[in-house]
Amino acid sequence: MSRKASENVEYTLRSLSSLKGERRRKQPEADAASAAGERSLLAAAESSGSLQSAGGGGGDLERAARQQFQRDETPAFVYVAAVFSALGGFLFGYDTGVVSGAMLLLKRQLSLDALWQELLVSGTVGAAAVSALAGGALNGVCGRRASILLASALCTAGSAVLAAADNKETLLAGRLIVGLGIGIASMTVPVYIAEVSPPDLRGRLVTINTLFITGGQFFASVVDGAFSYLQKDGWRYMLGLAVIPAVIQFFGFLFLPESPRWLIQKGQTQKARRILSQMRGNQTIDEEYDSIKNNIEEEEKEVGSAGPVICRMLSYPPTRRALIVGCGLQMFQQLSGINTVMYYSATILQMSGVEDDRLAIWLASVTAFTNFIFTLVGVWLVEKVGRRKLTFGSLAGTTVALIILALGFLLSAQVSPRITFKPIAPSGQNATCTRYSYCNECMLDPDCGFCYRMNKSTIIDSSCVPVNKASTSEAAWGRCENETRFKTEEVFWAYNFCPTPYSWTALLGLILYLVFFAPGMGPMPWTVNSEIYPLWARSTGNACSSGINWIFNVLVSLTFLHTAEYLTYYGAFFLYAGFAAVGLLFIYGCLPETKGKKLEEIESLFDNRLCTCGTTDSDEGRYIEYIRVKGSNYHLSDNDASDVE
Ligand SMILES: O[C@H]1[C@H](O)[C@@H](O)[C@H](O)[C@@H](O)[C@H]1O
Repeated sequence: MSRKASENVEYTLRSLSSLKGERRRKQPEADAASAAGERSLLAAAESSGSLQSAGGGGGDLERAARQQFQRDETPAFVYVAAVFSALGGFLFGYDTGVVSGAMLLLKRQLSLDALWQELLVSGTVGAAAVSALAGGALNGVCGRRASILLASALCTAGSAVLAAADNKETLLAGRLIVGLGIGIASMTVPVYIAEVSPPDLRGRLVTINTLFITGGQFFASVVDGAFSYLQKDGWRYMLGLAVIPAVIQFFGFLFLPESPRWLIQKGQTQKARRILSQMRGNQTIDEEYDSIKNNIEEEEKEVGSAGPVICRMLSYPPTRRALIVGCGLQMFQQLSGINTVMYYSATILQMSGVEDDRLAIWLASVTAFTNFIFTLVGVWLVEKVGRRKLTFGSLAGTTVALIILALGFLLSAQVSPRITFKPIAPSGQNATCTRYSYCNECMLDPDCGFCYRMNKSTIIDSSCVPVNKASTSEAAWGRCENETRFKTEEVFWAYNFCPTPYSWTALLGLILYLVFFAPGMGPMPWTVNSEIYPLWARSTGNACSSGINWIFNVLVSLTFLHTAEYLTYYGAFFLYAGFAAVGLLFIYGCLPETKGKKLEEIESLFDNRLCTCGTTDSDEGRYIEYIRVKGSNYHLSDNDASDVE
């Protein structure tokens, strides 16, 4: 043992157990701070020297230590690291959000057909799925910092390619590169933040990443609105602006450190100690450091280190259960339809009667703003109510909102205007649209639109005709053929919506959906995944669950319009409500509470059979406080000489 005994003053001040949780209730802050208690009191001994001046009296010693305990602050460094990493979340939100507005301009300028539009939108999400899955190995081998640097470099390069592109092939290349970047970022950033945060702040700091995702989506919607007035090349600015946060993140990360946990795992213990000290400021790191190190050693003994990590994870029950919970959460997040709401909000808003394209785009940023603001509510709630209750409550509300959304569409469909006028298609023109009898059927066919006149508040002379492929704001032929004739001939054109008096219910459902979804189901799958795996399985676990998130994102958003075509809009939303209800059962049965626990303690939550999480936690109401005070924050131990610099 090389730890200098003379420098170490180790006191155990108190060990209290089974205080029946009363004190916890009186002092909610103490709950979160209990994990940091040991570090805090230790720091009292180091920094103020108050232990010596306390005259040796146990009471004074305790008082001094307690005063320090209250003064403990998390250094700004941790926040800086969290914010720079969360720029990866911003890029995720921006790049997935901005494309809808960019596409409106791009499809005209480059005459893109439906297939190319789909490729450009989903290419990024598909590439993100691939790189998120591969990011596990990258994280394990090269570390979190290198992975984040690579992600921001890819986003920078991809956005530059997009801004300079002059044909659709180059655009696709740019979208794929950006996708590779955001996929890596999506799985690495939550892990990095969780690993550098103190336990009592971890949930909040990881949730900031999702706040940045939704912030990126909101910012993208504003940029889309602003540049939509620039018909020529507006899309270059929309897609290229992502260079700025990507470059900031890249340079920021040149100065930010590697995750201390990854360094310990790789045997670079001196460096890890130094970084951990920096991250914890005046708090001691001995206990945290020892616990990480012991944990790694125990894990190696228990699980071994032979074979691919994913096989070891699947054959070891606690990590297998954690993986099911992590992937399940991400799957249900997407199956509850968030990205149909995010990507198609302009369409849904048009369905609720907003006829003007531009107004719909601006209103879509109101939806994105709602998502952003209510994610902030999640940041605030996560350490107060905990992950389990927040996720469950959020999904329960989301299910109700989906039912309201579906009922809104159902009501609108039932009063759907009849088609009273069947014009004859000019020769050589598609006549499918003219066969529909109700506006509702016409609206669900992406090739058709509804053309009508109004007599006071009654719809008259209504027809269903093909849409102009180059601009959905007019018909291919007939009365609604020319936008400028609408006013003089007093005709109205409805593409993607039917004029009905019940459309406000869909709008209400949409807002309610985001109010409930954003604080819990939006951020918690990412937060929980960053904490439930032991260190050896963390990169792989997060890679799998992020991959699942992106795969289901692609599946749900790509199939939305087809699902709506086959099942109608209300059918599609009832379907998502059904998925959300199954998700509720899953969360109730399988999601344990990880709030306030050290990352190293969380593995034990998965020792029991899956689906026993709804039963009461036997530790509830039990309060253990022990305080160890040491004299030094930084040691060179015999075992730790592996990477002395
Ligand atoms: O957590 C995020 C967030 O809720 C976003 O709004 C959504 O677009 C993403 O797919 C999701 O993973």
